[in-house]
Amino acid sequence: MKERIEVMFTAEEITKRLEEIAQEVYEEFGDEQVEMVCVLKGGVVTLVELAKKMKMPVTMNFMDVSSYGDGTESSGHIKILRDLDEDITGKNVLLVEDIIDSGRTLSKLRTLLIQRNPKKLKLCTLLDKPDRRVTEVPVDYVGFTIPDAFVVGYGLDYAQKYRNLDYVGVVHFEEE
Ligand SMILES: O=P(O)(O)OC[C@H]1O[C@H](OP(=O)(O)OP(=O)(O)O)[C@H](O)[C@@H]1O
Ligand SMILES: Nc1nc2[nH]cnc2c(=O)[nH]1
Repeated sequence: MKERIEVMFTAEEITKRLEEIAQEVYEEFGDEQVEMVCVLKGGVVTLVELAKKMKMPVTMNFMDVSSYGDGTESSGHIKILRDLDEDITGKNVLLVEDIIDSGRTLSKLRTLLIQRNPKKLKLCTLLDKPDRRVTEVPVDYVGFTIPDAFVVGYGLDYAQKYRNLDYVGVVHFEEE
């Protein structure tokens, strides 16, 4: 099987949307420092590209989680593989994801980070697939709402490939 990628959002469209989100984040936090937290690995590209557009001082921190599941769907439990190396108590935190699917990962992370008493916690995702939602989670900044298709690029992978694409596309599997 060969993979063909059909463009869903171009690099230019994503850049423009992230500029708009950076402006919305500025309207929320003003010149106060924001701790940007990324969920590895998929969130890395969005975090870096959004960080470059932010007008206030920002820091970057990284978490890695895995969900216990059957390999195709995330379960209700997450295991922290890598935790933040800074205390977020009293800080402005912006949690950045590449995609929300069932909502389980972000919902669990939100609960976990709220327990650490940040001053404010806001959630951002590049892509949202609301049709797949199992657990509701309030997301503050959504890049694009998409239908239930398997997408890659801009941090999102298929078998660990395509994270480096500067666009988002749908994967089609074709006979060679
Ligand atoms: O809403 P959910 O159903 O919980 O799914 C969303 C999660 O799945 C993806 O991560 P993945 O586990 O594929 O890891 P990766 O970012 O390292 O590719 C994505 O980056 C989110 O973290
Ligand atoms: N790469 C990738 N990971 C996902 N995790 C949940 N949905 C998706 C998707 O469409 N693409």
